[in-house]
Amino acid sequence: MELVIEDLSKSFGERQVLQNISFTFSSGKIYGLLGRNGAGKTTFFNCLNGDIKRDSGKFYLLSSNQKRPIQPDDIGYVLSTPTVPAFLTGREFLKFFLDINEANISNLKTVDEYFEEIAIDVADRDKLLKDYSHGMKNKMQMLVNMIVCPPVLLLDEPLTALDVVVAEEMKQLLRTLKQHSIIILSTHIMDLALNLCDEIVLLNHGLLEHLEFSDLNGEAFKERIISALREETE
Ligand SMILES: Nc1ncnc2c1ncn2[C@@H]1O[C@H](COP(=O)(O)OP(=O)(O)OP(=O)(O)O)[C@@H](O)[C@H]1O
Repeated sequence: MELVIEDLSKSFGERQVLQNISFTFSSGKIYGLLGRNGAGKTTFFNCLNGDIKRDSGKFYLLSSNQKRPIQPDDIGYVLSTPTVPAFLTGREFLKFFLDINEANISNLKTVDEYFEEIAIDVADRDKLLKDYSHGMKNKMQMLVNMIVCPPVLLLDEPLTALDVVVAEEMKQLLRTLKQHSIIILSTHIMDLALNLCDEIVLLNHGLLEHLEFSDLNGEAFKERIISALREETE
């Protein structure tokens, strides 16, 4: 399966953030989206997810040579600032989510099994989500997106708020999910990108550029990324 993007553009006033982006992402791979602060990574995700209106361009899913438009359920989006319903407990939220999505979940597990997967303590499962830490909210948001295993999974700065143990478990989960999903993950953490991702894509000057992994060692490859992002626009 492929996510095909054609001529995607988005401006805010005078500032053209995305400039006629055309790119194809494939399932079976985790893409690391790197770019400087303000490069437009979140804008790119928001356009794909339909949270903001693009100025032009189209995108669709391609599977066995069949094109189909993207539906809201096709995209899972994990935001860097997690949004979860504050006045539900973790358990209520998860149960509600499982109830309404039951038909789309293969290998349905119990609420407590899911909590175990993301290492939420028994004592925290019946607490209100508003009282969860940032990392715990982040885990809940990652979990619900992973449970339904959408064709496209967008992760904006994930893992940064997670403790090292859970971050490692989430990486493992993402590696298993990539067989069925197209995973695009934005991050400023270069080591995470190099360690987890199969492909590196730079968002620079409004365009996406695929960077070939070469036989450079890790440090030399990092240098190449930094120098590509450092180039001036003018
Ligand atoms: N709603 C908005 N109105 C006006 N300008 C916006 C809006 N959203 C984003 N921008 C501008 O678009 C540009 C890209 O922002 P965006 O948040 O997409 O960058 P980013 O790559 O995610 O940055 P960071 O790595 O710092 O999170 C910035 O110049 C930002 O100020």
